[in-house]
Amino acid sequence: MSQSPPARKPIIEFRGVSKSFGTQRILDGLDLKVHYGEALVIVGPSGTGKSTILRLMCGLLEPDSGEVLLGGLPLQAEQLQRKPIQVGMVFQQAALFDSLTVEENVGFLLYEHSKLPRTKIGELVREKLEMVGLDPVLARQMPAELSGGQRKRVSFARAIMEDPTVPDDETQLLLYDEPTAGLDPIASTVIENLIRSLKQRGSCDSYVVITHQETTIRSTADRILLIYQGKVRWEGQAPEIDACQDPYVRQFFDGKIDGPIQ
Ligand SMILES: Nc1ncnc2c1ncn2[C@@H]1O[C@H](COP(=O)(O)OP(=O)(O)OP(=O)(O)O)[C@@H](O)[C@H]1O
Repeated sequence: MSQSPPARKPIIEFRGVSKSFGTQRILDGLDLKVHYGEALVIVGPSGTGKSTILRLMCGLLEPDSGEVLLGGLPLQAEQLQRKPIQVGMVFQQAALFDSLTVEENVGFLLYEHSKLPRTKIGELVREKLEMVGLDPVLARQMPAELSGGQRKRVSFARAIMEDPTVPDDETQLLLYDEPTAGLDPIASTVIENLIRSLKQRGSCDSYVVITHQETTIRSTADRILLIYQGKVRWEGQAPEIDACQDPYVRQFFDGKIDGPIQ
């Protein structure tokens, strides 16, 4: 009898992760998994530690206790091995360098760290700009000349830049911190579609989104985690939200003041 193949490790996993800032415990023994191919959306009230989770996922922060595993290996060991799983981050504010052109921003890491000729980097930048729906002529512009939505897309292009001369330098996990915050409903829909399409077209295997916007939650999530006071309080899928009687879900999605979230 043939055996089924071993289950693939999650692309990223938190095991009992705790994180405090000063005396404030933000994450309290948090367990979570993101599977290959999965789109996870993390929601929860302001200040509950969602951005902290993303910063732990990309190695910008280290847990006080517990483990962050990338592809089954501790994040630190992964980094030592040149991080076979590439993690791209799209920050809440597009976080572009104002004094650099769009091209220099998108190609920043390749200009700094690769031996690729500038013309080749320019070509790659234009390719990525097209992938995020921007006209490649914008490459020569400065960030200040772009709209908020365009700047956001430039930051997407930067997150999916890869060095074709480095084996396995492919972004596998994309992290989005409030990608539609401050955008009008139409611009939000464009960004939500882009998040989905980048995954469908193979620019990442999996992604994690943090958002407060209900349209973004409903349109980008395969699975949703509701976090409060450092722990997962509910886990489910978007079609379950409306009929769900979980008190955290009802309070959060109905915007009620009374309930377990204080
Ligand atoms: N580097 C830091 N130093 C001190 N406190 C911090 C730091 N980073 C985050 N905090 C605190 O940790 C808590 C959680 O912050 P975090 O940004 O992760 O929350 P969030 O859920 O993403 O909030 P929001 O939805 O408002 O963006 C907040 O009280 C914040 O002030």
